[in-house]
Amino acid sequence: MTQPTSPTRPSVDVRGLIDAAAIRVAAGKASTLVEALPWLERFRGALVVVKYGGNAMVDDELKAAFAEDVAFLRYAGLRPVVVHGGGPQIKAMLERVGLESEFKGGLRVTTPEVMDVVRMVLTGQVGRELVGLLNQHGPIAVGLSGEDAALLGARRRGAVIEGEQVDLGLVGDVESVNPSAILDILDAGRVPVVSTVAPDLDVEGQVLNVNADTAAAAIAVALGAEKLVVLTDVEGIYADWPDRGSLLSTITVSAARELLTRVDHGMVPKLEACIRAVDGGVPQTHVVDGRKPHSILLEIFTDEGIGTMVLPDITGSEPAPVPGSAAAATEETS
Ligand SMILES: Nc1ncnc2c1ncn2[C@@H]1O[C@H](COP(=O)(O)OP(=O)(O)O)[C@@H](O)[C@H]1O
Ligand SMILES: CC(=O)N[C@@H](CCC(=O)OP(=O)(O)O)C(=O)O
Repeated sequence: MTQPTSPTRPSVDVRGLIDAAAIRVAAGKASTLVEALPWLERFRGALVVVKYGGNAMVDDELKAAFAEDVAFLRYAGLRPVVVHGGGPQIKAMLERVGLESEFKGGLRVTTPEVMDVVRMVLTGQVGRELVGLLNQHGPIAVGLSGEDAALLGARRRGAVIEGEQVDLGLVGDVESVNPSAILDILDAGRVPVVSTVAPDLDVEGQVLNVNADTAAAAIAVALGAEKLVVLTDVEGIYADWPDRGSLLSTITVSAARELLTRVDHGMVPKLEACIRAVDGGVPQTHVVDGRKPHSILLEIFTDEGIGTMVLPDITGSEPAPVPGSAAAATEETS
């Protein structure tokens, strides 16, 4: 029996058009998944350290997207380790409690009172929030600080500014990493979320404030990570800061050492961290824009990648770069 035709029914086959559009969208999604296939194969089981900087935690949507990316890595069979910062969050809390602190040589001068706030904000606030966001994707995240199971050991450091040695108070440099606590968490199929407060190796009971970039590099080296991804609030490393005309796509570790004299404060510890990680055997390090949603996935699972990759020097005996990466040549994009 033929159905009566509705008088408002258009003569074009809208259903067919919608179906065709839906098929095109689905095909686009499928091709994105297929593009990821060689990378999924390449990085299956790989240990990836992701440093999440406080300046990249700008809004709730971005933080949620970050948690999705890390959960995706975990469910895709990689072994992500999150090391987080929280500079702006520490600043906000210091203002709330009426304490002042200044930066010298890119590091926060840390009095005992400021140290209490740093520890409270990193371990009690930022770390907890990230663990909560990750656990919305299953009971996967476990938070720990450098104090837990003696994960980190640090010694006080100063800074040399214009040739003068400057005292930074309770600021430390990581001297030792005991990765067993992180490995236990990874072996249980979970994601460690590390805040970078570290016990002072010289003064029992004392804790030190450690820059999160440097700590992430030390952790990546100790774990024998395949990648260190540093998420920040800029597109990558510019060769000509502050003009921003020339964003580096890849750079060798030797070129990165040279560039150190030409980057500004915030980027110094990041570049140093990449150099430290590559020198310590981490084959790939990336500085990536954490303000772009899903930047970690774009960096790891797409052919183009984003941000800046710091690589070991090309000696001729190096293994071939990973499939599809821009690693074969050191190049600049304008
Ligand atoms: N050569 C450079 N390329 C990119 N950014 C640079 C460079 N030199 C200095 N910077 C600065 O470094 C900042 C990133 O460091 P920072 O603010 O400490 O971030 P985070 O909180 O993620 O650790 C950028 O926003 C930029 O202002
Ligand atoms: C010694 C030192 O400067 N420590 C940093 C630790 C947090 C950090 O590194 O956070 P970002 O990654 O967000 O910069 C600080 O007190 O701000």
